[in-house]
Amino acid sequence: MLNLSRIRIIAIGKQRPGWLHDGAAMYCKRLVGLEIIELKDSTPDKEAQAVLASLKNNEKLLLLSEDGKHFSSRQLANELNELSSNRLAFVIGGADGHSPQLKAKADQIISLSALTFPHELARLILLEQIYRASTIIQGGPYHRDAATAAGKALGAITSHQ
Ligand SMILES: C[S@@+](CC[C@H](N)C(=O)[O-])C[C@H]1O[C@@H](n2cnc3c(N)ncnc32)[C@H](O)[C@@H]1O
Repeated sequence: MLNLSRIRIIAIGKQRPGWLHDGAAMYCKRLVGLEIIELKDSTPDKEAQAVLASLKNNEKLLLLSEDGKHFSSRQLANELNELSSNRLAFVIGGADGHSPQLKAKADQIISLSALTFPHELARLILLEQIYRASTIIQGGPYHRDAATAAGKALGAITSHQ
């Protein structure tokens, strides 16, 4: 079980009003206890200092970066479940990404895709994936594996033959 009150998102830059903000707010309502803090955008080195200064004791540093490790949603749920005895801080970078020094200090670098997203979209996708992970860990019906959906579609086709 994910303890959401031990999970934070540290975001460089603000989320402006608009549909990304509304989408993020919807997932935040489902993720009661999860905290988001926003740090001022500047240079990657200064942003790194601000991130490190805002980390709590024994908080795992999970950086979001397109060049990080790729996970399926189930793999990410397993990873978060394994880390769930720790405090977790997901960090979303600014326009120029994370400094190499911050990357060297990370406990994990997580890629949401090889594509580059604006930071506000990365935040929304991350929130959705944390929500998805929490439902996978709880065994809820929200997540459906591609193989399961394909199997159902195949079953529907073969039952009509
Ligand atoms: C506009 S992107 C920065 C792109 C920049 N080229 C870089 O070196 O990271 C802003 C932030 O959004 C997040 N982000 C964007 N695309 C991502 C992806 N595919 N996977 C994980 N995080 C992503 C990262 O935290 C990134 O630092």
